[in-house]
Amino acid sequence: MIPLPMREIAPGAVHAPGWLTLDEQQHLVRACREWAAAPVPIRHTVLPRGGVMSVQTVCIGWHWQPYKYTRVANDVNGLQVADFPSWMVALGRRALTAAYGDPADDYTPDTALINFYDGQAKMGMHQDKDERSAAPVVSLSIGDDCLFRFGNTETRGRPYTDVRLGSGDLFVFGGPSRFAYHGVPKVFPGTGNPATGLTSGRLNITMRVTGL
Ligand SMILES: O=C(O)CCC(=O)C(=O)O
Ligand SMILES: [Fe+2]
Repeated sequence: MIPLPMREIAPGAVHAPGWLTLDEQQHLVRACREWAAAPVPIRHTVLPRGGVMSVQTVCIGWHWQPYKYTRVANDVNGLQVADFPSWMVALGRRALTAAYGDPADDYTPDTALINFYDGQAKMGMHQDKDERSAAPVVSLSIGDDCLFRFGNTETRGRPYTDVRLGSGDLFVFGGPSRFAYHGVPKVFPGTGNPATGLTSGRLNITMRVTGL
């Protein structure tokens, strides 16, 4: 398949369709399966007011819980999450270079949220703002397509742009878009390629710099 060209969705927000090779997707699926099992199992995050996220999440490097990062998952099983591997740092740097066209040797993500969406899961409009760093977020998607809504830094509502994210797609948001609201209103079940190793659902990995 010939990938679509890269597109700037907003200043500092770049969508690169089909950026990951099938091999890289397979490797990431295998790694995420291991992280989902141990040391901290993937789980539906419970929000402070009792709500439960439809997405399942596991973290590496630092553990995210609403609305902070901790070294140990004291809201799950009390264990320290898996290390952030150096190959992921390298992948994050390559992603940034691809998106912005500049060398990114000073980009050192130290956490990633790994989200699994079943066919019904969604994520409401939110900002990624628990990091104490304005370094870009690198987002990688594998499996089923989704509707990704990328908005503005002021409100959850319009203006926003709806983008269909497919397997292997890269989405980077930094600069003036770093704190833009975004969400996933819908997953399209059955649209993924089982050759990735993911036979159903959608995997999303967001690398970030915690600044901690
Ligand atoms: O699943 C996605 O594409 C976005 C995930 C996200 O926004 C997050 O984990 O903060
Ligand atoms: Fe987010």
